[in-house]
Amino acid sequence: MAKNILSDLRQIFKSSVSAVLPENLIRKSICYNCNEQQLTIAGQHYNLKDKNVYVVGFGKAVKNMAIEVEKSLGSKIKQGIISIPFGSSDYKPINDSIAYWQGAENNLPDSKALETATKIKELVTKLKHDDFLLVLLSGGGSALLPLPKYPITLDDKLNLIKKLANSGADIKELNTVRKRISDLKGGQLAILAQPAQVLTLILSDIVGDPLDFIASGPTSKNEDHPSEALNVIKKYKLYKDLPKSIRSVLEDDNHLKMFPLDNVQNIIIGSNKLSTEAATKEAVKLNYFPFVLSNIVTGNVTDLAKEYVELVRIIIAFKKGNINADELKRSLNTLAIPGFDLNKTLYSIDGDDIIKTKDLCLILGGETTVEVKGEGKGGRNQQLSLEFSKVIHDFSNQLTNHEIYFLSAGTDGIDGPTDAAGAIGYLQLISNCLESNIDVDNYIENNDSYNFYRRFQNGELHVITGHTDTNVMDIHLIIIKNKIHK
Ligand SMILES: Nc1ncnc2c1ncn2[C@@H]1O[C@H](COP(=O)(O)OP(=O)(O)OP(=O)(O)O)[C@@H](O)[C@H]1O
Ligand SMILES: O=C(O)[C@H](O)CO
Repeated sequence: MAKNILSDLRQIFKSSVSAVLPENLIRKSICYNCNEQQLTIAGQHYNLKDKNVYVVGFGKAVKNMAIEVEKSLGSKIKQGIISIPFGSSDYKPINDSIAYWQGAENNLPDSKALETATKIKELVTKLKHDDFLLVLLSGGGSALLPLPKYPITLDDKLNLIKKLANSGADIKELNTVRKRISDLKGGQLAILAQPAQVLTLILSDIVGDPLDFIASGPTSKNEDHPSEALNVIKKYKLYKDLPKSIRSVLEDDNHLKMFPLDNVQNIIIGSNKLSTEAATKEAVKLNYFPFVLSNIVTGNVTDLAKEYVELVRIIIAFKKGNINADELKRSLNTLAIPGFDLNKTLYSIDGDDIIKTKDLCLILGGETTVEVKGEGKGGRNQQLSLEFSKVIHDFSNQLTNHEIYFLSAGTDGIDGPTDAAGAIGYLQLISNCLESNIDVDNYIENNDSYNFYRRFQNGELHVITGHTDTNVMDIHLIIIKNKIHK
């Protein structure tokens, strides 16, 4: 294994996370003038004179967003409630106006998060005309704001969402259902906060940054058709086993309320794009030529692993002179990677030559899905790195003279219900396993990627960062390095 490439990959990933640290994003986007009591965000001014300011927040990144807001607005904040992941690092509040509550262990809603969601509901429900509600949102917000609609219990809801996720439902499908069975999601928090003015600052962790889906859009108008949630449940064949409580809520179409569009504003302050931009800069520092190929990668990890390997094969065929520039472009166009855009980059620079001569770092961002069929422990990033290694192994003899490494990791530092952010795969991983009699197929089929990476080479390929306190989806890095012959 090339230790220098492993450390380069970790460093590039680290820089992509640092760029989206919430405290930096808040510092960059808000400005409060105490004398005038004027808040400026994204060029808009909010007069807070004669207003009481309340802050609520939920998500993996909101702790440091809230701390920064506290530093900026100080005693102007009358009260705040922030719902943060279990295991978040300790923090001593600047003053006592904001309370931080931990919950949702392993990113699953629990009674602690439910208690906090109840407190948030009570707070926003009492707001009046001269109140100003600042909402801080980030990925993981759905699990940290669980308040199932009566008579649904938390267990009913948890079971359904788990089954949907394990059947391969993507985040938009999950949140389509969450919005309908919750008391605060799907715009209902903003509705309950009326007549107060509502301003929401968002760190996006969904491809394309759709306001009404991030953390299940508690302050965005729910534009879904009323039957959409049931359609998702039927698509994954879960309707038959649906508890009566959920059925009764979903089949009741008496839930639609007017959304106070004029009194609510949602602003995105950070997203995956900032992360891939930072990865680009770091890759350059480390002497790679970077190409950002997409910020909207989605799809099943098994299919994506094949597309990524095909991408590598095409590039290496070109590097070796087996295909010409036209064939390169034509072949790249056949790849099914959402948002994939190498051709555009190639036309704008002297790309052909660069591809031939430089060590490349291909950078992608997004969020994949796994159809979990096994009983093992893992996450989509660890599974993807392992599956990439398996697929690329079959082409080893075509890819000689190059070092190929692949890192996939979640910017939140937590991949599925594990304590790893992700993992690294590489061209010879499977050969090395065969030499050591390790049955990789078994780990892949049992969705046990976490245990594979924990045991293999003493965990050297595991990417473990702990909670990063931010979340802008996942980063995928492919390194193609020309081998130096001694
Ligand atoms: N054993 C496993 N192997 C592979 N993937 C798994 C396994 N167990 C769960 N998953 C996948 O992990 C995903 C959940 O991951 P995670 O907890 O990181 O959620 P998330 O989507 O990042 O949450 P959020 O968007 O709230 O941050 C699900 O898509 C699920 O399919
Ligand atoms: O919390 C959630 O719903 C997901 O992280 C997507 O925003």
